[in-house]
Amino acid sequence: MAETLARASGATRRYGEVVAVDQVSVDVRAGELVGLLGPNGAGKSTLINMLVGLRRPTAGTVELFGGDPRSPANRRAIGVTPQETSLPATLRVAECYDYVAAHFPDPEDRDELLGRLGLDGLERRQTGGLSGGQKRRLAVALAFAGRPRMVFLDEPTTGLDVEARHALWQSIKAYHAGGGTVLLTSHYLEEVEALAERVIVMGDGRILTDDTVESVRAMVGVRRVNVQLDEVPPLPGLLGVEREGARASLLTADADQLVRDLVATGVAFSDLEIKTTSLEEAFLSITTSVGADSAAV
Ligand SMILES: Nc1ncnc2c1ncn2[C@@H]1O[C@H](COP(=O)(O)OP(=O)(O)OP(=O)(O)O)[C@@H](O)[C@H]1O
Repeated sequence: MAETLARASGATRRYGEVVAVDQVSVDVRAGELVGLLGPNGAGKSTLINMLVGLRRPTAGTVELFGGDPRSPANRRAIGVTPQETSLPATLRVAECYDYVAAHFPDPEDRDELLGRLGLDGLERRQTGGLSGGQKRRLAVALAFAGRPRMVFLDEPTTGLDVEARHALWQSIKAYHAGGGTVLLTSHYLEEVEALAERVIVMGDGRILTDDTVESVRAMVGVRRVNVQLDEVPPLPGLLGVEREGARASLLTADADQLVRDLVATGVAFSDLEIKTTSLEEAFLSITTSVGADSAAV
């Protein structure tokens, strides 16, 4: 089995009363491309910050390449794009890149990397004069500058338009195809689907699920079947019901089957409408179904 590059074992991180990460255990192995998905405040950034040595766990342990994430030798072999970066506004793009690259023994070719991220032609531009999306792409380029064994990308595509987002996906894929290991966070299932093989879903500081993209898609692909009816009959695929006056919102992973089952019960209904749910709603249903499963045992 491939070597474990990053590991959290029962890692907990508290900020005062807030438990940002709650006893999380996870391994990322060499060559994996892992998506870390979860709503705001789930603990994704805190987990990454512990794995890259920026924060210490309050309890439990974290390891990078089998050692301390804070050791310079280990940190030199990773690349990180934090959620928020501030680039020195008066440095030019090329200077900024060279400054970072100078810290590594065998940096990537500047023109090649900037070109891959669509930043060619901007080498002489001061970073303060870049657009938000260009700054974000430069921040990602800097993570790759030292030819890292592993990169940690915290919401790398925030603020990018569709074209820039796809270009960035391509460069992440190319890095992975060349043997690189990636842990990236996102709010978008679509993004994780486009890139990752394995998805870790976090909620409330815990890992809700750690599985293949297909299984997570099936789990969070929750639909909302809105319908007007008096009483909701028992239906096999029903994950939850929300009522607003005469209208009911039925949550399910298989809307087609739910509608067939609803018709089969003979219950009178009207105004049928099927909607996709937001990731937040889908997470809620995972959390509730996880809770319900354990309650049933
Ligand atoms: N430095 C800090 N001081 C106090 N609380 C913090 C700090 N950093 C994070 N938290 C809290 O810890 C929890 C987890 O935050 P974290 O940023 O890790 O979540 P996240 O999943 O990355 O969220 P987002 O998707 O919004 O970036 C939140 O409740 C947040 O308010």
